[in-house]
Amino acid sequence: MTLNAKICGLSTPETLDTAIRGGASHVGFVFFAPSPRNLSRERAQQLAARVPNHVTRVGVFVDPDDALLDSAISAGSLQALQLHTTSPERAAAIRAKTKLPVWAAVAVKQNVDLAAAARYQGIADRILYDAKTPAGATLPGGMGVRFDWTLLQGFRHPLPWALSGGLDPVNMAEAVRITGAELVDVSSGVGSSAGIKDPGKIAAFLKAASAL
Ligand SMILES: O=C(O)c1ccccc1NCC(=O)[C@H](O)[C@H](O)COP(=O)(O)O
Repeated sequence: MTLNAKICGLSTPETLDTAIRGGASHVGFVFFAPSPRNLSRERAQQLAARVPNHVTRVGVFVDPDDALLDSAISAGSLQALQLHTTSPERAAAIRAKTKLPVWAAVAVKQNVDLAAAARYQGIADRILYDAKTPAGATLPGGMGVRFDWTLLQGFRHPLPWALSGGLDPVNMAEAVRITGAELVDVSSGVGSSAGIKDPGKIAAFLKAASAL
């Protein structure tokens, strides 16, 4: 099996280059103002120009409006849209308008949460199973929270999918063994403090992924 890896929340040329050199299949750029990883148009343009064609640029959004999408897609030369807290109806409209693949983030804490994935069938191109962040948290993702991976065992996935939420260079192999994920996504687990990524941890995560 080839395990693909997305490094999310990249915001500097150095950490982006580390992800690309390490073999990331996808890189994630955050467009959500309250996030410490939020990118300006200028920074998104600067980063996007460094990404080779074989690495997919994914924009990360929280129920975005059209103006934000238009601006971010052009600045970040985005090739896929990861949508958090976005209804299936809105996700369908975004996909129809942008013609870009849509990843629907499904926030998971307990078994019943998985049912949300089916609501994106025929709408999203991929489900991103992510951990539900605590009530009142400012961000719906990128907080290093993990969920019980055994919930995905035996689950009939309605769409291609990726595993996210609290992964790091050490626990990722176990998460893959338990869930059978073929694409993993990480942000906090390769960071050193809020908004700052650690090149050493990015390299370690990607090395661990390439060993599986
Ligand atoms: O990173 C953010 O600031 C962010 C803000 C709003 C929505 C999503 C966000 N990040 C998504 C991710 O970084 C990951 O796709 C995912 O949530 C896993 O993050 P982590 O648990 O920190 O590895």
